[in-house]
Amino acid sequence: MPKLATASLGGSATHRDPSMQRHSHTSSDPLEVCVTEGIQPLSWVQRLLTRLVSRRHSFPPACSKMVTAKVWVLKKHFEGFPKTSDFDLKKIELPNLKDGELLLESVFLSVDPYMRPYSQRDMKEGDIMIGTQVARIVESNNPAFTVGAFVVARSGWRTHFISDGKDLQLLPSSWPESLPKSLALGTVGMPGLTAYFGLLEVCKMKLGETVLVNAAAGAVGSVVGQLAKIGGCKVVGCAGSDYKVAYLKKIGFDEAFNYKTVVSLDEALRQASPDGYDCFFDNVGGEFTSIAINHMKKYGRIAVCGAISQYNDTVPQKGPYVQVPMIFKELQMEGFIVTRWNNRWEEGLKALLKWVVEGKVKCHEQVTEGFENMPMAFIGMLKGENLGKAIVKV
Ligand SMILES: NC(=O)C1=CN([C@@H]2O[C@H](COP(=O)(O)OP(=O)(O)OC[C@H]3O[C@@H](n4cnc5c(N)ncnc54)[C@H](OP(=O)(O)O)[C@@H]3O)[C@@H](O)[C@H]2O)C=CC1
Ligand SMILES: CCCCCCC/C=C/C=O
Repeated sequence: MPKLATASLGGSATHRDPSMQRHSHTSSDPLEVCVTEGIQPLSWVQRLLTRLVSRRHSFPPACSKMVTAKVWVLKKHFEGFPKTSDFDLKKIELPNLKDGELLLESVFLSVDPYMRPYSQRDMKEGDIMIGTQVARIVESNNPAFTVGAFVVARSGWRTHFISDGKDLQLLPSSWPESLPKSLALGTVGMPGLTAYFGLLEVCKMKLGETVLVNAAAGAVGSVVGQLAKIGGCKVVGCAGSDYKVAYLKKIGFDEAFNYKTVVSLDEALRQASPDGYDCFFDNVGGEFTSIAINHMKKYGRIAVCGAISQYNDTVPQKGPYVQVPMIFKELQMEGFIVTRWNNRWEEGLKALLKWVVEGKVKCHEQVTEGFENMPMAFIGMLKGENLGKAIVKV
């Protein structure tokens, strides 16, 4: 049977970084063994058996019974940094299933930075918080979906929900049994795809180049660095604690530093790559970008992926004043949203899954236990308490 080299996700916490001990726990010490490596896919015989067994239990569907879902709503629009009092936990009674519908229960939910700016832009007070989850099908009146199967859904912060199946993505059939399904929200999900398309299509990274990435120990950044290494680049990353910096070195970054403790960011960037940077994958924006842009090489490319340093600002930051370096270094700077490549997600997920299975891309997750702790996990992630992908396990 395929076997994870690491303790399985969901074990007890063994953090060295005290700032991370408050609410989260992870599988094991990431500096020791928290990598996912050497996983072999199930054989076709095993897969066939699994499908036959689960089908036997799925039709006819079990009798419907009333299900009460817990949901988190945005009680009050965030002002500055989100607070737990901005959220409300509510209960909703779900109706019986109609023909073609499914009942799902969330198993893992994602907390992501985009929820902060998107809530401001797209939500009104009283709406259920936006977000994605890995969910298990518990009842099905839809022959295309088998009870027991796992899907990625975009149903917001809910424990249970009903779907007609149109908005659900089944996990790839080649997903190894031993691989945590939560990775479908991280390295083998939207954040991994952001790294993949941002590097390939926006940075247009080439063999031998030097790549800079900030928020490097997070969900997107940790994949950016590892993909750039696979692509034959030199990789420089920065993150907000020494613990995270040690992790970056562990997973193959050539240079890494703690942007919070360096005396001069300018000097740290120069030291890490005296010749400058061909590609800059920017997750942070603001002052960091203003400084980093001066370290770009001629014809460098900047992928503007995120601006987390600005999401909680009540007063807009000044700058960055990018025109002069952009002109004289003839830089390209391009913002992007990962959904631009919606029609290529299958390609990206296949590549990411393969690298994870082969052990070429290592994953770490910061797992918070309990649906009740969603707001805390979200706020913790914005504060930088996560190493790798921030996940909530229901
Ligand atoms: N364009 C797109 O399609 C997408 C964009 N994104 C963006 O990518 C970025 C990373 O997302 P994701 O990987 O999911 O999140 P992460 O897992 O990286 O978590 C967020 C991290 O941001 C860092 N951070 C928080 N505040 C600041 C700050 N003021 N200055 C510098 N760093 C800060 C913290 O790490 P540290 O300890 O290092 O400070 C924190 O851990 C975000 O900006 C997000 O909005 C994500 C997905 C899609
Ligand atoms: C699967 C949901 C797609 C969400 C797209 C998120 C884009 C992020 C932008 C900035 O963080």
